[in-house]
Amino acid sequence: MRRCVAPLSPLISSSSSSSSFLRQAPWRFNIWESFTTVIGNRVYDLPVPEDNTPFITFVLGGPGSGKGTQCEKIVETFGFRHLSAGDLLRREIASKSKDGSMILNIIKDGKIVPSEVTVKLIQREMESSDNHKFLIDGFPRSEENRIAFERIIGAEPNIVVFFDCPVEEMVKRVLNRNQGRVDDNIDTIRKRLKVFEALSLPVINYYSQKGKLYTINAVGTEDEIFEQVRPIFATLKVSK
Ligand SMILES: Nc1ncnc2c1ncn2[C@@H]1O[C@H](COP(=O)(O)OP(=O)(O)OP(=O)(O)O)[C@@H](O)[C@H]1O
Ligand SMILES: Nc1ccn([C@H]2C[C@H](O)[C@@H](COP(=O)(O)O)O2)c(=O)n1
Ligand SMILES: [Mg+2]
Repeated sequence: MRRCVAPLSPLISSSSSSSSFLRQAPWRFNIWESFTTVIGNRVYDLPVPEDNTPFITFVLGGPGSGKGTQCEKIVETFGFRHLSAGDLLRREIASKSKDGSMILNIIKDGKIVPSEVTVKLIQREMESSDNHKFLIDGFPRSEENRIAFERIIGAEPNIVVFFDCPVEEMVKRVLNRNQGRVDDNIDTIRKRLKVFEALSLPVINYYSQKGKLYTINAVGTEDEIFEQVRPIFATLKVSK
């Protein structure tokens, strides 16, 4: 049976409706030895890595869905290394590297930076980390990102966590964020939402069909949302 993520278009073009747009079924992991646990009323098979190979979690969701906020909590509670693709790109801009002005223009325009640039930044962080448990936040944003990661890093994520948030809530959060980001304005947000629908939802569908996706209802307080996230990581047997 195919599991698909419904498009956002009615939500992007009008400001009136909200949605929870992922339908899903229990997951299966084929690569790792697995054990069974229950989250909510569903039975999940969770991966159990047998050695210190990297444990990669992709953290996905629309702009302002709360990825960064929840990643901080996962880091505090479960000791992962948090790599935000957006933060790595903003660091390149701030350091005035050769790609800095190209990255700035793309981010201002709500588009996606060439995959090779972003993957190389992630690769550098992964290779210099002594922590092998990674939360890769805001990546992959497109099929091109995903394929470039597989090609350059030579790995796939063990699990993918998707923060499913209504458009109105995402817009409200971004406009209230107050961190001086060049993309936190209504024009850029509209563009980012279109990019999310056109390029990122297919990636989320891809991982849903591969049985790697955990969908979190991203509406509620930060603590309420973390109570949905916690059991995913609490049941993983990953060495520190
Ligand atoms: N559950 C929540 N309820 C209300 N506000 C929240 C919640 N979670 C996060 N926020 C706030 O919403 C804003 C966006 O959150 P955050 O930066 O974590 O989102 P994000 O998914 O990382 O967004 P982006 O993709 O733009 O980086 C922040 O100001 C954050 O404090
Ligand atoms: N894989 C990625 C991640 C981010 N970007 C660019 C475009 C985004 O709008 C911007 C901010 O990212 P965020 O902090 O919201 O995760 O960074 C990209 O091009 N590719
Ligand atoms: Mg973020």
